[in-house]
Amino acid sequence: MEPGKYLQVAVVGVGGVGTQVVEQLIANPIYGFQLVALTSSKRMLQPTKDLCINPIAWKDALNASETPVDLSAVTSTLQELVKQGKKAVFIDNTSSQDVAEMYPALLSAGINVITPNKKAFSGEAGLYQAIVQASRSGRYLHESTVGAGLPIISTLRDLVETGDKVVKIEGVFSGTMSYIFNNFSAVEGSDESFSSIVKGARAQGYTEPNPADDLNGADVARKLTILARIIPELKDEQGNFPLLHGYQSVETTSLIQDAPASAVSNGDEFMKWLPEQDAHFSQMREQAAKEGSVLRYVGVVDVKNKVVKAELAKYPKTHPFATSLGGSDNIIMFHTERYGKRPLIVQGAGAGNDVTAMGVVSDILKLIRP
Ligand SMILES: NC(=O)C1=CN([C@@H]2O[C@H](COP(=O)(O)OP(=O)(O)OC[C@H]3O[C@@H](n4cnc5c(N)ncnc54)[C@H](OP(=O)(O)O)[C@@H]3O)[C@@H](O)[C@H]2O)C=CC1
Ligand SMILES: N[C@@H](CC=O)C(=O)O
Ligand code: NA
Repeated sequence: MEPGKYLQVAVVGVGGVGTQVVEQLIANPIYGFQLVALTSSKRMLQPTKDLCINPIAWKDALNASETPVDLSAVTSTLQELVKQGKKAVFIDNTSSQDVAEMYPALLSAGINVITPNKKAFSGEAGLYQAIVQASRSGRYLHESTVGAGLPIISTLRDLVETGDKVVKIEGVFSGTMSYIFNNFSAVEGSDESFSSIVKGARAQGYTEPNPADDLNGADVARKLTILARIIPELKDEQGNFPLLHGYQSVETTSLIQDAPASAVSNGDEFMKWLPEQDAHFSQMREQAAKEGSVLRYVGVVDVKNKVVKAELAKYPKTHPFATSLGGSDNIIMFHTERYGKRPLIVQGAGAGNDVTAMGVVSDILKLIRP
């Protein structure tokens, strides 16, 4: 029997990343799978009627579907398949908190969960602890929540689970912030406006659905929380996780403190408001250039000093964060006992639909490889 021949896949959310996930599965059917549910936020292909969806025409079929989305029906279908002895996976490609809150029940029912959605792993500790507890029955894999397809979570787990001790993790964790500052505060100079570069990041699929969630630092704070929770030395004496209130406990510099509520809650409104900030950002760029520096948005999990923070900092034009990054690159440096003087470094595109989907699909392969 081919491994994974009976992997039953439900895909929830087929926006930028989700569409690529489905396309990559279809294009590379090496292990075999069956699509048993596909949903947007409004409609779905009904699992009972369309069990084993035709992969070729899935988008047209979903757009034409008159079945309103019903995630409890999706769960029941997967649960039934698990009872029949099949392996099932719920892939959450949304950024929804409500969907994230379904994970403990899904895992307890023996359904595996794979997702690039950071909400469940970076919010209040209660949900995260419930997920860890429930993972005795089903597995959860979330490689794309940090560094998109780059092997960040798997690398950290490998370090920790082979007994290495993490001293500090630092780097550029946001594809959007990287793209923005690589272009806005380039070593060779730039005069493009801040808002026009943010528009470019959004058009290329790097930003969160609302770019405000990138520019307020929350996306980086979420990623730092996700990593911090994997490091045993950051647990307290009772074995509890630090950052009880998740990303909101992280010391974070927001770049948009003055944004009106309408812009914070709506991506299009945010983009309309942003040009008002161009002069302020240009001033910061000029000041950094006068000092022979560039601006970069960085994150640190300092295990030794128990500090987790996300901030905008100035770096000399010769620093690797200034010279070696391009596009939406992330660079993540693991300083550990074993990798003492020379850190283990992972670098590459840290945002984009295709690379994020690759992280999701590689998690699926981890589930089904022999
Ligand atoms: N883009 C990137 O580079 C990266 C993204 N991620 C994460 O990947 C996830 C997806 O991002 P992206 O594809 O860019 O986002 P999009 O906004 O393009 O897509 C989100 C999808 O989720 C659907 N959806 C939203 N809420 C629900 C719900 N309650 N139930 C069912 N479906 C729902 C939307 O439906 P509808 O189309 O009807 O609105 C849409 O299909 C996010 O969590 C993001 O943080 C992680 C790493 C990198
Ligand atoms: N908006 C995020 C997407 C990946 O997590 C980013 O820019 O890094
Ligand atoms: Na990753």
